[in-house]
Amino acid sequence: MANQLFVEIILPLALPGTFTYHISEQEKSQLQIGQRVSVPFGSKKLYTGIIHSFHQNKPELYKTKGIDSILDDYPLVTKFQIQFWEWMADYYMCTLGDVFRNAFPTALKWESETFIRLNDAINENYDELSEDEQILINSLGNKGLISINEASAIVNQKLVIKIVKSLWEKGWIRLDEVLKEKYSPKIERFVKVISELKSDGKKFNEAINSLKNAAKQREILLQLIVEETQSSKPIKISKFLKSFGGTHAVLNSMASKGILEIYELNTSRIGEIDNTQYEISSLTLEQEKALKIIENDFSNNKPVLLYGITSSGKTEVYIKLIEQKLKENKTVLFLLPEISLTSQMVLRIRKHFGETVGIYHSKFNQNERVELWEKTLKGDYKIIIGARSALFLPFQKLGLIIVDEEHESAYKQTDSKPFFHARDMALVLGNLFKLKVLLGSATPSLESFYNSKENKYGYAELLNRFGESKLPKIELIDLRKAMNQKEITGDISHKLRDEIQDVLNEGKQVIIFQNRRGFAPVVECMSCGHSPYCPNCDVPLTFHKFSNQIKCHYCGHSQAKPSKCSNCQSLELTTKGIGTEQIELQLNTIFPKARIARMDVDAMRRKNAYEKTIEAFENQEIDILVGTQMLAKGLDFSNVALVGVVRADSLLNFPDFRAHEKAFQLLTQVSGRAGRREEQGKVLIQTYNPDHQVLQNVTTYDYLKTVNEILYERKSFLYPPYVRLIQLTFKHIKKEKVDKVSGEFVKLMKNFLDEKHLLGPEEPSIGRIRNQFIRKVLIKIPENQSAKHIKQLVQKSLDSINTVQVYRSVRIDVDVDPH
Ligand SMILES: Nc1ncnc2c1ncn2[C@@H]1O[C@H](COP(=O)(O)OP(=O)(O)OP(=O)(O)O)[C@@H](O)[C@H]1O
Ligand SMILES: [Zn+2]
Repeated sequence: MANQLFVEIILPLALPGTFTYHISEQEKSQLQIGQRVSVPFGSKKLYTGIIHSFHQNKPELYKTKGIDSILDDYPLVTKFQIQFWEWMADYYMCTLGDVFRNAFPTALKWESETFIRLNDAINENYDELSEDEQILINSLGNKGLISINEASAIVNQKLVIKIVKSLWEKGWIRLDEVLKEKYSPKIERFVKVISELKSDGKKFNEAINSLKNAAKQREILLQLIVEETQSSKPIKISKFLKSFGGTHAVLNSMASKGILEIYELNTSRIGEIDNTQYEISSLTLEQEKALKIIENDFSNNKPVLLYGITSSGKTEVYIKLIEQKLKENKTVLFLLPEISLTSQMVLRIRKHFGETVGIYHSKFNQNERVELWEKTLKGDYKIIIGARSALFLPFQKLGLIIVDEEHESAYKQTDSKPFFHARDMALVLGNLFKLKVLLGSATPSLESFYNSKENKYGYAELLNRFGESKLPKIELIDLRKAMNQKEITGDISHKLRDEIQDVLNEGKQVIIFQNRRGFAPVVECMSCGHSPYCPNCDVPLTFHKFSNQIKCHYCGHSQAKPSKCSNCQSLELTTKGIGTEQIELQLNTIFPKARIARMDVDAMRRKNAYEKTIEAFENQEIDILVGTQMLAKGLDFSNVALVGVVRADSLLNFPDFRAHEKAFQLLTQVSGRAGRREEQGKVLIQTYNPDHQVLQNVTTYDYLKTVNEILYERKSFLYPPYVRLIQLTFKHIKKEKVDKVSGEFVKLMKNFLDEKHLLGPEEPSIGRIRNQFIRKVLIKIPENQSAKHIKQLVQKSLDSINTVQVYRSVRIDVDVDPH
């Protein structure tokens, strides 16, 4: 008898390793590594898996099953990807299945628990369906929603995933996904002259005559005709009115007379309409020098950190590098923090590279994800711009990864496994597959700075802003002094108030930053000091004045604001602390005529609220924008003369070893929103600690001093980049249980680590969230030991805990390199 053939298959399970199935000679001839198959698992479950490898070693301990069906003729996953997934699972201490589940689009990995429903637009072509497909469609018509598991009782179980896949590809069914708000690129309003007027002289004369008594309208018409002749680019209304004068009302009136047409356009499509591919700028001397350094380090196979202050032209350097890679017939991955994807960056890249640019956004639905996956696999895109998940696409001929704003904590995945950091994984990809990796930031993370100092990465810098633009002037306002001298109203010092007034008088705009949302973080009884707490979490409830509710920011619990203290029945309740709502109200009182808007998650819940607010602010329909760090990132407004920070102190006092680093980055980034054009902007930071070293360094833009000071602290107290961390989080609804299990774990680890390297179990500052008690253990990997070894010890201890039945219900998350 010939040797039996086996395959190892990757399944989306939280179990270690791959799974063995037998295959026939004939199946073998149809299969390649990376191909999709559907397989049975356990007694009832069905999964889509990926072929990992082939062999002839019959497992000794159990009887293998065969595969149900082969889903495609070709691999959907490259060998490189499998290698990368394995690396990740190993490094982040999770299973290969955890990585697969996260990396692969849901609509390509049907399994028992997947729910499907009929597509809204019913396809007429019923006859194109096979008999099995028709049966499934009919029962979906009756039941509305079924799981693959239920479907497998209706049609041939072995074929069910294949049938579902085929129906999905033909557009008959869809995944029952929580409908995501669709990614909607910025919509702008444009104007053009009705084309008949331009081609038909008679009509034109009529129009001009009809405007005899409207000189301004006539001027506008003529000006528009001039602009349209000069360029084929669509004319943006906001821009036109600003440079030429006139109002929206005038344009609307001309449109209603049939002279003009006002239309909306998705600005990301402008590249298509106006077919010019813009020239790539020639670099300044400083930029040229940075480029040379980068190229040189690349040729020595080093990743490079590009430190460039805001507006120094990092993006121009990226664009040059992209151009070069494309010439070498390589593709490029450009990573951005999620929120910047709605910004000008995408447009800027498209302007130069047009249709060869693919975009990957987490708001994409499953259809869009699958399309992007397949197009990337086929090599249809030369450049992919995306958030952290874009790392998982099946790239062809990838040559360069750019990680913009590399310091952003949004690159770390924290909501589901694997808890990976996209910047670090870009570096790993670079290492595994010999790619070039460029990290860029105006405030690089300490890790990257340190690595470049240690010569692990190359280092290039841009220390001057492009052109005439100057960095804004930053001043600190001493809140204690303002209080003592009664130079403050509410939380706005008179200095800040007066500067805002001056800026408003000049017709310029203001951004006010406050890190907490809501009205006040705490409601307190004035007689007994009691504060209402969340019933599910150990945090006081935040007061939201507009909805008159108190809410938990951790679990979403909300209730009406009580009128009396639940402890002593006193009617005298006060609030402590300040949130964005309160600042907005205070500003409304001080500047009753100003148009004030708020940007925080509460205000941005409505569909497209974020895009709309940004657009309104850009069009100067808002004078003062109040918000949380949402408004600190990646935004480029031309008319902002002043940025105010209400209270910098909460940023500095955060219980996190990265607090100072993050405070510096955030304040520098917020400041960077001011004065981004010719005129120098101003930044006023209110604080109770004007002598704080970090704040002092912010005012002088002293990045190097800041990192050196923080690095010194990190070294003394054993934190990254000097040691690597592993954090374990234990969660359970019973307090005794988390205490017990986390205690046991620490006891086991004490055999290997001293108390300097093993911290906890500790109750975090919020000890209970969603009714789950939380304990944390922090492991600092000693410098003289390998991370791999420590991870093995951690795994061994976890395995040993897992052997105790009653401990198993405690959820334990392992986070390698926590943030
Ligand atoms: N060599 C150049 N030629 C023409 N324009 C340039 C050049 N370098 C920079 N600029 C312009 O200067 C402005 C700032 O440059 P850019 O946005 O690339 O800076 P950045 O370092 O990426 O800034 P940030 O960190 O704030 O995003 C842009 O409008 C850009 O087009
Ligand atoms: Zn809560």
